Amino acid sequence: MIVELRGVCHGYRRGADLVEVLGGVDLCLDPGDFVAVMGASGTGKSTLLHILGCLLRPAGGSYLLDGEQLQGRPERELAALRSRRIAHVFQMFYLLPHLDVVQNVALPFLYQEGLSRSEVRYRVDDAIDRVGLGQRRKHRPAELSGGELQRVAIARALAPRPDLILADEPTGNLDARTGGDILDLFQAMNDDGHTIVMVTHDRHVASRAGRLVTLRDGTLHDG
Ligand SMILES: Nc1ncnc2c1ncn2[C@@H]1O[C@H](COP(=O)(O)OP(=O)(O)OP(=O)(O)O)[C@@H](O)[C@H]1O
Repeated sequence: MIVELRGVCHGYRRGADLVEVLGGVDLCLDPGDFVAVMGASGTGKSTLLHILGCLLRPAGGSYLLDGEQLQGRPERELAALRSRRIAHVFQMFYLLPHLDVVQNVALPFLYQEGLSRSEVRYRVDDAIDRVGLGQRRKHRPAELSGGELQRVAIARALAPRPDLILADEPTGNLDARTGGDILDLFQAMNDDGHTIVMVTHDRHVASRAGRLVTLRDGTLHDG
């Protein structure tokens, strides 16, 4: 199993109160799974994704990533794990405006040690080709369309060859046709064996995943 969440709980302070958002989430993912997470606004989908991405430590429960217990691990180790094994794709792309496509896609390698420059260059070029942006290598974000920006963000996610890709509304800012092209890319990544968790509000988008789970009342339900 690549991901094993057991009884994961989390809440936030609101004034004097602690408001529980996740109240015992269980989720098991095998390598190569493609799961869509749905749920009403405010049910905790982003919170769950942040926990899966090791950006947030859950208040309770356990998280095993590829059999490794993450609870109690120092921040330094979590950061290393995150950069090596997990990639994020967001609705807002989060590209750096002064860098070109190649430089944006190469960003994750700033935090990774042990790869030669030629290996990094090969992985960056390969990821850019895979998302179909071979002709846009020297363009900056302001010179690209919304769909192209999301392709750059996906190439940046793919380049380090992560085990787990986490996507938060990756088609939320795109028109239906461009969103469809981006979903085709997710499909292709999944066919290549990447494990994907994708949060979406759109049932049609969710139908592209192999499995659908819904967050309701703090826990996950199949379907
Ligand atoms: N850092 C925070 N501090 C306090 N409350 C928070 C924080 N982050 C999220 N919340 C609250 O926790 C609840 C769940 O938020 P979360 O963003 O995980 O939900 P969501 O399902 O992703 O929502 P949406 O679909 O609207 O993006 C919300 O009520 C939100 O206001």
